[in-house]
Amino acid sequence: MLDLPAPPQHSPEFGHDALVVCDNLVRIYQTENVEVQALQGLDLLVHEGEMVALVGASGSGKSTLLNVLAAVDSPTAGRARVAGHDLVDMSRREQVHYRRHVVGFVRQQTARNLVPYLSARQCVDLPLAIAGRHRAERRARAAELLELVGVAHCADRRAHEMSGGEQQRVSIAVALANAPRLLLADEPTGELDSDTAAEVFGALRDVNRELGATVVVVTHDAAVSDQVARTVAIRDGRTSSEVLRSHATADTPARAEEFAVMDRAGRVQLPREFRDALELTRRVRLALADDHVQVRSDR
Ligand SMILES: Nc1ncnc2c1ncn2[C@@H]1O[C@H](COP(=O)(O)OP(=O)(O)OP(=O)(O)O)[C@@H](O)[C@H]1O
Repeated sequence: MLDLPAPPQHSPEFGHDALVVCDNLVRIYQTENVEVQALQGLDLLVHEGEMVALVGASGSGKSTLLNVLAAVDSPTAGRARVAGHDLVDMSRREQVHYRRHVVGFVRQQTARNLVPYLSARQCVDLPLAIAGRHRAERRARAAELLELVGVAHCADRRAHEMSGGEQQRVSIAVALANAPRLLLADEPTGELDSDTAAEVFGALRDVNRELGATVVVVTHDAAVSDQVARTVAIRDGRTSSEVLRSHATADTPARAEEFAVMDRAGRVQLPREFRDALELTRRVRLALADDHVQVRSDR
């Protein structure tokens, strides 16, 4: 009998089971001979039903990432996929379909999210009408969504007749009108005081919990990011660390643990305070122990 070699084992594709896949994503802006690398090989996976907060210093690339995921900007290199849609090679027509049906987007500037001369109900109705939904279905959907985010009382008010927090909650309802697979929010509480911010953030958590919507929210607000199960920190256009939190149960207290992110080539960024403490510079010694890897100075 012939002893045939075993067929090669194919490991599943990176992020094959994730809703959002960013693989080595690069976005370079070219302005008057100056090149800005806003995303420098960013990897990120988000699974269906997750709620993820993105944090990072100003200029770290958070908005660029959100714009790529919303298909309002195109990456320079790398791979970006949302719900099976390839965001790198997308025709204009696919982009329009994608923006209408696959993602919802809530912006920081409350005034940019709503049409000023339409009531809240009409604002939610608009994307449904464009999608060709029947009148009765649209009416029911608008009422359901406004109720869910706690602004049913604003149904007949226009933007200037609502508070900033109410406007942002209506904006969430508008973004959810066509049941997108992914809800993106870029600093949705940035213009609000802390109490109102907590209400708007509560609405995002409700839509995540009750509708099962997958939510990616950019925030500067630690009080906001501390409430989600997963916070991803972006530094210099890359994901640098993640905090995972578990809720308290009857037997275990709530926990938050910070992890460094290792990229697919095995690179990990050592925090500056670790490098400074041991004066780690260009070369380090690595050693494999039973259950961990040691990093030591070369001296
Ligand atoms: N359209 C553009 N043209 C040129 N450079 C840009 C453009 N958009 C963003 N950048 C640059 O890319 C980098 C990342 O910007 P980005 O807005 O993504 O950061 P951010 O983390 O969202 O910052 P912030 O928290 O201040 O909104 C910055 O250096 C920014 O100046």
